[in-house]
Amino acid sequence: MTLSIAHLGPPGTYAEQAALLYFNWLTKTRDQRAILCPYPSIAQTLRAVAQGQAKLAVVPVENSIEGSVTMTLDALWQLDGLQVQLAIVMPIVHTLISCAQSIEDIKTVYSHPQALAQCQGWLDRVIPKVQLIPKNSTTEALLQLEQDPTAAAISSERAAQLYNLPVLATGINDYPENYTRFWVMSKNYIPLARPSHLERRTHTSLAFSTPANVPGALAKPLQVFASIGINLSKIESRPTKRSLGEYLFFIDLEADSSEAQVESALAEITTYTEVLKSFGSYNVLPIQELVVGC
Ligand SMILES: O=C(O)C(=O)C[C@]1(C(=O)O)C=C[C@@H](O)C=C1
Repeated sequence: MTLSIAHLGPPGTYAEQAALLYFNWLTKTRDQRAILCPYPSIAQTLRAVAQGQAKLAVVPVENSIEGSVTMTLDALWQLDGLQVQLAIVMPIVHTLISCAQSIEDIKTVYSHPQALAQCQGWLDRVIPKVQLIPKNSTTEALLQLEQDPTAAAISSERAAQLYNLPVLATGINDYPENYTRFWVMSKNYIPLARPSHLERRTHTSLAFSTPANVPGALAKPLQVFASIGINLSKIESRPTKRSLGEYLFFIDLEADSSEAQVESALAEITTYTEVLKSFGSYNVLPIQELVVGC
């Protein structure tokens, strides 16, 4: 069976790069045939897996400079049954791509909001007057650049090569240590999808809403994990979109949900939550480990 891997397109995105490295790892270490399927948005990428059009999706979930990729969190809250198979951490080096003769000629800069935000200091310093235009991905505007020499896009060096476009500046992210964590997600358990030498899964991700906006609504479920010594590696709130000031919470636990104590903690927090979604347990790997594994 060929595994279809959905990712954010058009070709050249960072998500495609992460998906490609994962694809190489699957084909080389698992002898598993796979194909990459680009989708126009992160929400559509995840929906493709939820609706069975693709078996796996590789989606960005968090960046070291800009924090959570909110499109991913919001789509995950709306969809049912998606499980994280693996988390991959990949370095991100942004470049400014344009057909302009010089940086001073640029009037508009297109990119994914995450990429624009990761470079906001550089943009303010070097081309403060440009108009920033958010796009669904870092590569969505690349085909427009040849027609408009006053336009630029923030994307990767790899994308510039793929589209045969000039790079005017490189390493423009505000902090050189720029990493994005991607989740490899599926609807059903796919045994081949994760490295088998890692015995224990190190992280579990959950999202929940609380029954009422009252004192302790968040503290009570968190206390369940604290009381058995489980560390929280991340907490993020997102608006429920039902009413102003009402939130749902995404948390990452340093724990494996198949361990009895964790399993009972997860059962216990259902008494303090309104809707609880578990995205399962998984390992977090730097991208080099997938490349070395080939
Ligand atoms: O637009 C892309 O190239 C993406 O893969 C999306 C995305 C993101 O949403 O975080 C991925 C990595 C970088 O952090 C910037 C953009």
